[in-house]
Amino acid sequence: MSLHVAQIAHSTRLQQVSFTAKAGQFVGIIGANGAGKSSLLTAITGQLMPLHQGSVHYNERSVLHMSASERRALFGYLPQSPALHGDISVSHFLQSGLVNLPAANAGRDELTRVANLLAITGFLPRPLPHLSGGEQRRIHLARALLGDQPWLVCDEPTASLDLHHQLKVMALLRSFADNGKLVTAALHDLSLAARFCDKLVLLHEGRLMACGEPAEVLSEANLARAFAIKARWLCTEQGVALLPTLLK
Ligand SMILES: Nc1ncnc2c1ncn2[C@@H]1O[C@H](COP(=O)(O)OP(=O)(O)OP(=O)(O)O)[C@@H](O)[C@H]1O
Repeated sequence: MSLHVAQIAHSTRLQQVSFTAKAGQFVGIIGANGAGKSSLLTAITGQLMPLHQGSVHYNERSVLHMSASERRALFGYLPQSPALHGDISVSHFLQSGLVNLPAANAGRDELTRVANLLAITGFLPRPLPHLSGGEQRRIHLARALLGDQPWLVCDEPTASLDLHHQLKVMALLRSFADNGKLVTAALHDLSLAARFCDKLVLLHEGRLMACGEPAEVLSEANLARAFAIKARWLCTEQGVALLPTLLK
């Protein structure tokens, strides 16, 4: 895919952001609060319109010119704040996610497949609002995975999750990329981003500050400018971890 956002109309939310990615990559979108991560993800999926000047291409086709059903067949999307669905059961909530999928991807087995992937089978009969925040996050991620689309767009997939489930979800997203999907995810945990992503896109005040391999993007200068932090890196057999301290 390639993305170029010159500007979103009448807004400075995103300006001059361009990057490319390909199937098989796990791309982390990082940046401080308000940097433009969610705006970028909604621009990718064609929801943030109108782009004043810009384009998003997948296999040389313009995503912005695709029909709604073509986009549903292309993207699995986890929003930052999913819409509320009232007092329905987890099972009904997931079934409602099957409705608009292409018929080939929407069989009853699909629900079982994602329930197993996220280990949420035990929650299926329970009312969704009765689950904890982290449990609900896993249900919403499960819904985003329904349909097995080739491009996953996840806005903070590990938000509200405990450490065990953060690692599980990051490993799952990594395995999707290893099996040929394109995964793009907004992430706040830079240690997890460095450990699991192939590529990072660092946004700062709506603009692209850096894009490339984690070690290159998470440089001392970029961390200072984008997050006002200084970091020590811890390298172990399990991977790298960042120990941040405030610069101001
Ligand atoms: N609907 C909107 N209309 C106008 N401006 C918006 C809208 N939504 C967000 N913004 C602004 O656009 C900028 C980028 O917001 P965005 O939600 O993309 O940031 P983010 O990097 O995802 O932040 P966070 O880490 O806090 O989730 C912010 O300054 C925000 O105030």
